[in-house]
Order: sequence, then structure tokens, then C-alpha cells
Amino acid sequence: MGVMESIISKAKSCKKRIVLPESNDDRTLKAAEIVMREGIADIILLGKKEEIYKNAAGLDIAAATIIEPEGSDKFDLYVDQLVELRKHKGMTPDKARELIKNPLYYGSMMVKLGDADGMVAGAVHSTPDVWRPVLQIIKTMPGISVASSCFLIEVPDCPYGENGVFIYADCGLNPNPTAQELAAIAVSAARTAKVLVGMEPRIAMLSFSTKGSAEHESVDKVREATRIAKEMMPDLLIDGELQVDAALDVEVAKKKCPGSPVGGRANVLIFPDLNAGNIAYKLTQRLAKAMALGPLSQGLAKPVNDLSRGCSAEDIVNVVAITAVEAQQQ
Ligand SMILES: CC(C)(COP(=O)(O)OP(=O)(O)OC[C@H]1O[C@@H](n2cnc3c(N)ncnc32)[C@H](O)[C@@H]1OP(=O)(O)O)[C@@H](O)C(=O)NCCC(=O)NCCS
Ligand SMILES: CC(=O)OP(=O)(O)O
Repeated sequence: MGVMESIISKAKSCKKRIVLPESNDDRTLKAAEIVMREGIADIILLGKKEEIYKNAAGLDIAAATIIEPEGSDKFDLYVDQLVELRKHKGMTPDKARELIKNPLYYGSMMVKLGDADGMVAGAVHSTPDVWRPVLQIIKTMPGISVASSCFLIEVPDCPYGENGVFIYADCGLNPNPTAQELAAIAVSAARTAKVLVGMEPRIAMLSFSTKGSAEHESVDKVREATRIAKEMMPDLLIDGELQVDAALDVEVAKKKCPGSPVGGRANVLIFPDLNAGNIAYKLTQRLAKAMALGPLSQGLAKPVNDLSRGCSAEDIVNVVAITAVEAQQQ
């Protein structure tokens, strides 16, 4: 069974309620139809009923729950909760009322309070716009200080990684992580590989240098991050700094990093910064025609996942299934 087949089958086994705030988007509505028809999750759409039905002409979305944030039963409660959560940052009832009208804030509050089991957005909104309410309202899980993001990648006909399956991190959230943050990203990505995909993580801390072949402060950061990650989880199969060819290819690894525990067989790729991670995932997706799902969140208290504005309806269906499975694992 392929990685997404297995996730979709798990999602169907115990249906969760997933809120989709971007109900003005055609791909989102198409995905909602597929998710409900296939029994992957129950769907909550946010927006004006009339507009949603107009945008969904020709689609069967009758089973969706539709909530119009402004005027909803929970509106005042959510406003009060936002004021309470953010009063240390100067949140006032007036500001909170404006914010809760925004479906991304409303959806985040639904997930926070258990009125939905998870949220998926980002087909329309940029990543900073999706993550800001999520970080402010849902926050990180206990013991985790850095939220991060990853992509679940599946490259067709690929001998590398786990038969072409990889976790790439961080490709969406932290622009320039410190060594400590990079270590935390690696540990979170290991958990994602294990818990979501069911694969034993072999983590490569990527750089333009392999084991001292080049010197630069950005290389030092990756070495330090590797050391910290090992300290955090001594049993992790992790190595760095590695170039990506040494991480992926056995023959190159023999030359560049003989004896490395992950060289030539890495399935979790940790990028030194967001420039590298974001560019790498988009190159893999476009040039290798890979499935690239995400940015999936790591380290949040509740399941919320982001999308690229370049996503397809099928990507949204898959990310909804992932979110539903994460909700089962809560
Ligand atoms: C997501 C992002 C907007 C957060 O930026 P920010 O300037 O810290 O935003 P805010 O100051 O409003 O932060 C919101 C809250 O989230 C917290 N936060 C920000 N990044 C966090 C992280 N990685 N982990 C945990 N919390 C985080 C902040 O501490 C703040 O908490 P507080 O207000 O309760 O004190 C920013 O990291 C970003 O723009 N990242 C790049 C995303 C992007 O463009 N990706 C490329 C395409 S995918
Ligand atoms: C993840 C990402 O790059 O998102 P977008 O393509 O929407 O900027």
C-alpha cells in the first residue's frame, strides 16, 4: 500500500471534523466534495452559505456543515477567548471582533476549543497569514518551543530515501533557524516520519559541505545542530553536515562520508534554512513530478496544516486525510 493510501484508509477508520476556511476557492470546494464522498472526514466550510453554494455549482457539498463566522452562535465566545489568550499582547474586544471575522482566526479558534478536530488552509492565503493565527491561538504542544513545518514527498520511480518517500524540513516556516532550532526541527521531523508515515527516520543534516569539506559559519551551524539533536535524542539515526548527494546516494556516500550511519540512505532531509528548504521542495515537486504535501505542521498543540497556493484539489484531499489522522493520534 502506498503512503497516501495507508493514510487515507486510517482517516476513514474514524472520521474527524476538518474545517476548511477557504470556501471561496474552487480547489478547496472540489476537495471537500471528494473528502465527503470518499468518507475521509466530515467537512466544515466557513463563509456565507449563498456564496459557497454559488461557487460550488455542479459539486455535491450537501453533507458539509457551513458556518458563517459573523453572526454564528459561537462568535462572542470566540471573541472573549481571543481577548483572554492575547490580552498580554494588548488584544481588545474591538480588535478581537475584527480578527474573529477572519475565517483563519475563526477556524483556529474552532480547533483550539474542540469545535473542529483540525484545520487545513493555504490554497489562497500565504503561509505567514495561515500560521500567524495558528501560532497565536493554538500554539505549540507542551515541551516544544519551536513549531516547524515539513513536506511529505513521494518521488515516482525513485530508488532513494524510503522507495522515493521522504520528509523534507523545514520548507515553510522558520526563515533562518539557529542551531538549537534546527536541532528541534530535526527531532520533530523524525517524529513525523515515524508517527505519520511509519518509517524509521534516517536524518541527514544538509549543507554545502560534507564532514569538513568546506568551512563557513553556516556549516558550523549545521554541525552544531547535529550535535544538539544527538544530545536531545541519543538513539536518533542522524548525521551531518552532509551534502545532499552524500545523503542520498550510496556510491557518493562511500567517497564523501564512509562509515556515516545515514550517508547514502537518508529518508529525512533537514535543510539549513528556509531558502534551501522551500526551493528544494518546489524543485523536487516540479522537476521530478513528485507528490509534495504540506507545509505540514510539526510541534503544534492541535492538527492544522498548510498548503501551497500552487496546490491541486488532490493535494488538499491528501492534506485533509493527513490532518484527520493526526487528529486521531491526539
Ligand atoms: C510564521 C511567521 C509569520 C511568524 O512570524 P512572527 O513575526 O514571529 O509573527 P508574530 O510576531 O505575529 O508571532 C506570532 C506568535 O507566534 C510565535 N512564533 C513565531 N514563530 C514561531 C515558531 N516557529 N514556533 C513557535 N512559535 C512561534 C511568536 O513567538 C508569537 O507568539 P506571541 O505573540 O504569543 O508572543 C514568520 O515566521 C514567517 O513569516 N515565516 C515565513 C513563512 C513563509 O513565508 N514561508 C515561505 C512559504 S511556505
Ligand atoms: C509552502 C509555500 O511555498 O507556499 P506558497 O507556494 O503558497 O508560497
